[in-house]
Amino acid sequence: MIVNRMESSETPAAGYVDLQVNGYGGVDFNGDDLSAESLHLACERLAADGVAQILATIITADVHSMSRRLQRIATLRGQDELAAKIIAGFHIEGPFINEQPGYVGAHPRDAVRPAETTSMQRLLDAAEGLTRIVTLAPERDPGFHVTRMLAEQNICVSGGHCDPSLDQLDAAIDAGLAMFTHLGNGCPLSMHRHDNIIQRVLSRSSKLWIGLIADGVHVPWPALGNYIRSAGIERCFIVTDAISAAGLGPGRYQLGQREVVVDHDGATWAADRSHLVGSSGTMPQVAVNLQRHLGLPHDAVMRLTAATPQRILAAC
Ligand SMILES: CC(=O)N[C@@H]1[C@@H](O)[C@H](O)[C@@H](COP(=O)(O)O)O[C@@H]1O
Repeated sequence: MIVNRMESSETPAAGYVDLQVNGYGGVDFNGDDLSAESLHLACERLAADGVAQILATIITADVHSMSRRLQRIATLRGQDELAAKIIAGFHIEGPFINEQPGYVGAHPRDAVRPAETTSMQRLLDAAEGLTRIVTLAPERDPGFHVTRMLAEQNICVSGGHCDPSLDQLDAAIDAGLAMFTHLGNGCPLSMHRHDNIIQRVLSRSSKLWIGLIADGVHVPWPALGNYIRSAGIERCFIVTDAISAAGLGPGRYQLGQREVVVDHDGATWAADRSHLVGSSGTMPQVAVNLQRHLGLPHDAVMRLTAATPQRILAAC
């Protein structure tokens, strides 16, 4: 069961750092009509929840729409002191991901495409130098050209929504891959019992930062605990992957063009209930859940939700 209210967890002194936030407090960062007021409101709510910094996350759409959304947030951020403080930059998730069912997850399949540097540069330009993480599928980045291009600019390249072989994963790491996005999600419900993306990534955890969604819905608690233990807590960090529903109750919300249904337990379903779409959780709820369900001590929770993501931000 998810904690939907703030309980006893102490907010870290320097604040939570959330590297994957698609929206918050009723505001959708992937919407086309984002206003200065709504961006400010989302940042106020994040600050009220003890979040010091986020990466605003723009997910797969056609490159033109993604660019417009990045540009809009970059412009509004530049005009708003609080937004400039809270939004440390962007996490661009897609469109260069694996289009196969399961791996594509909640992303619109028709907008997914192989990685190429021209479109990547267009997105980076729209983001006005604020891109800090790009999630892509290594096996959809021919010659790892985009991975190298990003790594050379000190932008963190993260595998996600992908199924590289171990050889491809190793080659991508050599080219600059440094992270993996929401391990355990963005992959099919059924996979080979030994040779699968989760096992491959865990076997390379000494070389990758590993992001995890800790809402109790995306990854069941026993599996989440196993992933953290296997990778080593020092390699892991927690994201909310929050959408506009974050911090609000059950109901119907938007993520870009799509409708998301939020249940009473906080689970965020696509309208047809075929898959999850982001999370309605907040960092304070995550912190309580990690203590309650995984029995993690306060300092371990702070490491996962504040210190490690802060360290990653400082490096990219
Ligand atoms: C904003 C958003 O959509 N975030 C991801 C999504 O990309 C992924 O597809 C989904 C389901 O993953 P799963 O069905 O593989 O568990 O997890 C998260 O909700």
